[in-house]
Amino acid sequence: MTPEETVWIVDDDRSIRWVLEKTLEQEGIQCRLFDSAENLVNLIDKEQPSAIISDIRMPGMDGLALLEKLQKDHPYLPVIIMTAHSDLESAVASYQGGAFEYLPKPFDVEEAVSLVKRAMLHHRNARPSTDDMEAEEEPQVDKEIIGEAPAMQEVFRAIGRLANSNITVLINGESGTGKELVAQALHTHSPRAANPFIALNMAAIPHDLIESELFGHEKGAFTGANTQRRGRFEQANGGTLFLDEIGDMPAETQTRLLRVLADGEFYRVGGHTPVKVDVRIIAATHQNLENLVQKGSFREDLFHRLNVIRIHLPKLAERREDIPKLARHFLSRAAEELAVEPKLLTKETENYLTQLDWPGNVRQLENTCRWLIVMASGREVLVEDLPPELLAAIPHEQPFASWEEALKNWVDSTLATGQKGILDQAVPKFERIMIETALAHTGGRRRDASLLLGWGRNTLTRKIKELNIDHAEQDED
Ligand SMILES: Nc1ncnc2c1ncn2[C@@H]1O[C@H](COP(=O)(O)OP(=O)(O)OP(=O)(O)O)[C@@H](O)[C@H]1O
Repeated sequence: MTPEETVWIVDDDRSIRWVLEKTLEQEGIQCRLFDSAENLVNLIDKEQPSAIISDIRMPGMDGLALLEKLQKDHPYLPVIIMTAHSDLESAVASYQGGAFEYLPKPFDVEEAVSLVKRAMLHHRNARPSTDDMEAEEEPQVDKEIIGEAPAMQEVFRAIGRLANSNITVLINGESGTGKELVAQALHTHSPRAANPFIALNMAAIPHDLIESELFGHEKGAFTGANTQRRGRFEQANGGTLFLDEIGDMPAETQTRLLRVLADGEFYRVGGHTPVKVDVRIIAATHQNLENLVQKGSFREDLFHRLNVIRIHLPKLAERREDIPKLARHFLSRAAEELAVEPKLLTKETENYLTQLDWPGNVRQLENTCRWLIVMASGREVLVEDLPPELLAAIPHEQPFASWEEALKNWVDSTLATGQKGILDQAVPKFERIMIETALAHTGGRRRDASLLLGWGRNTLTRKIKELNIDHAEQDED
């Protein structure tokens, strides 16, 4: 727990406040007590706790009304609602209102502590945002990274080597390859693990809001800034700030970021007092930052500051051998989340999935598995059960793919199945296609076909025999 992390407790019953406070403080969790929801609301725009425990029935504003307000203004703040044991209706209402959990009274103190810890962890891993702009995903909590392909083993080695370090890291990789997951793993294995991991995606925020999002703002700094707000840098103090799609950061923000990295302090938008922070930066991009530097859209000095250690995440199509394991993992997780029967892929389906191109990388595979859990009817998933867009994307038949690309795909997927000596398979196939097509062009005349191919007539005859090509000699006079 970090010193800044506090849990707020609101209950009109003094003894409940007291018992919760004592129990949580024994666990090193700081508490702040409120005897009414109104008092809590008065403070929440100025300061933020890591979690709130609120009684449901209180004079004045009750727990559900408080929950509704918090859901609107601070959607990432976990709220635990205390209800009377027998009151199923209010338990349901609190879930429907977006409560993180509900705690039936009288409660077991151990249960209360474990709930609060879970809520705090959730809050730390969530992507807090007042305006909910990039809230498209569930927060990630200690997710396993799957990867047996050599390129992923390299990534794991890098995470291992960097454990216990605070060094800046730049992660490169296409969208959906797991950049955020790796950033999180770097954080979890760093000395900062107990402090916040805060993620911010530059591409998801309108440019004119990026500065206040990063650095916070003072009350009245601009229209709509009704209260002072801490930015992501402050939220990440002591921990890690993950800046996704850093290539999309506007020029003036790049300049400010560079200054923070150099000085360790910054000003809130509209502020005059410097704020000191200790934040580790992990940046990520799908773009080639060197190119952006050359084009002049990314500052070279910032690039060098970020590019201390670089980790490259391969596209899913470059590590096809991981596809079956990833698919099994996502299928079982989706089934668990939805509390339904798990599903299995047939060997044929697994092979089919392994051959696809996956332009959306691991995220696309994950979404496909969720879709299958909901939509596929049997316990076994057949090729025909796959979503129509995947069935349409039959590998190697993309109209615009060159044959070299198609060949590359074939090499990739054949190697992924562990085969060796693959030239022995490929060369005869190649020669067969050349010969059959040339013969088709010459109406079957071998002499002309040998000219088209650039072989002597005898060589062509020998090859036709060797390759067992079904071709009768034509009368060539
Ligand atoms: N190797 C992996 N093992 C298990 N899950 C993975 C792996 N890689 C990615 N995922 C999952 O795929 C999804 C996308 O990953 P993530 O958000 O980390 O990608 P990203 O590269 O940061 O994408 P973007 O650049 O679009 O934000 C997440 O749900 C993540 O948990």
